[in-house]
Amino acid sequence: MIEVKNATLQYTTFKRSQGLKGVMHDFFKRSVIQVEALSDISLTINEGEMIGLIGRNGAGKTTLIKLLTGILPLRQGEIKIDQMLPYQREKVFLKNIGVLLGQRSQLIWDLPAIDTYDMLAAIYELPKQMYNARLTWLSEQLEVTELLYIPVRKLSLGQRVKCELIAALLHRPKYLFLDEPTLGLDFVTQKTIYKILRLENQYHKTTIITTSHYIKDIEQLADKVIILNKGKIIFNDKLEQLPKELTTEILFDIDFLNSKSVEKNLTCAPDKLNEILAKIPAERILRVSQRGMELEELILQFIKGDSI
Ligand SMILES: Nc1ncnc2c1ncn2[C@@H]1O[C@H](COP(=O)(O)OP(=O)(O)OP(=O)(O)O)[C@@H](O)[C@H]1O
Repeated sequence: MIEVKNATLQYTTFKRSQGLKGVMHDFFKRSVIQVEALSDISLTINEGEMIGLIGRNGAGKTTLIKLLTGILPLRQGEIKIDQMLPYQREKVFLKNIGVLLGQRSQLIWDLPAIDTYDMLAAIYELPKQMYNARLTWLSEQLEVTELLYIPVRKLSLGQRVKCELIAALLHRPKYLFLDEPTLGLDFVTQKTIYKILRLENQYHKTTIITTSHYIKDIEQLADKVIILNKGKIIFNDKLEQLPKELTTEILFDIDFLNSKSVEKNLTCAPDKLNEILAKIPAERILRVSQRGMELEELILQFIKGDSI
């Protein structure tokens, strides 16, 4: 179980002054500023849950993942995973977690992925038979069996991410942390990744925590969602539970021609429809259609509602 109680994290950084004079000033006397990336976060994640961690740029998602995986130390509050403190990075803790961070690579760049896997199998003390069976299964599911013997630097982005995922899953971690796992990947590769993660969760009860800006990732990989806004949790539940009063579920799409006869479209809530239609000459309106709000719009509306 993951338990976070009143976690606050501030980064200490320096204010940069502009111009040559500013650079000289900073050289002798730098002004320290504190950036509060997370403030008073509390949450519980049970074993086997699939959690989507979402929020705008700078909301604190990566910081939370770094704290949960022990990459960053926590000075205020408490984080425990199965009663262990992540930053102590005990051997049992490390065996229990798998991490895939979009911008960081676990694989050794100049060597084939198989060499990294052999090394990881030794570090995690995987019995040979289990290692072989697991590697065969994962590489077949992710369709990379042939690629394991090619130096990582020669792989495409999608091929590399799939190999990274094997590195994160090889030791069958209880907790898997994924930061932007499908960034820049094509549709087919995304679907393959969704499939394997769902299988891991289904068969091994793996707890999976995913941060993503792609709503498709959240739909596919999350049963529950945590929305962060400016370092605070503003929602932590199943998506169906988003408060209805903050969201408009019906939207109208208006397709029209502008003065240069270029096709444009606008989207609005029911209460704004008449006002908008009154501003567009009737002959320029091509069509008005009604639809339900997409998940992405719903979340955006929710975040906006909170920040007012
Ligand atoms: N090493 C650092 N030093 C100083 N400030 C930092 C550092 N890392 C992050 N921050 C700041 O902390 C806040 C939260 O950053 P974080 O990377 O956790 O956000 P995020 O939700 O993951 O954003 P994104 O979606 O853009 O990846 C931001 O204001 C960011 O500028």
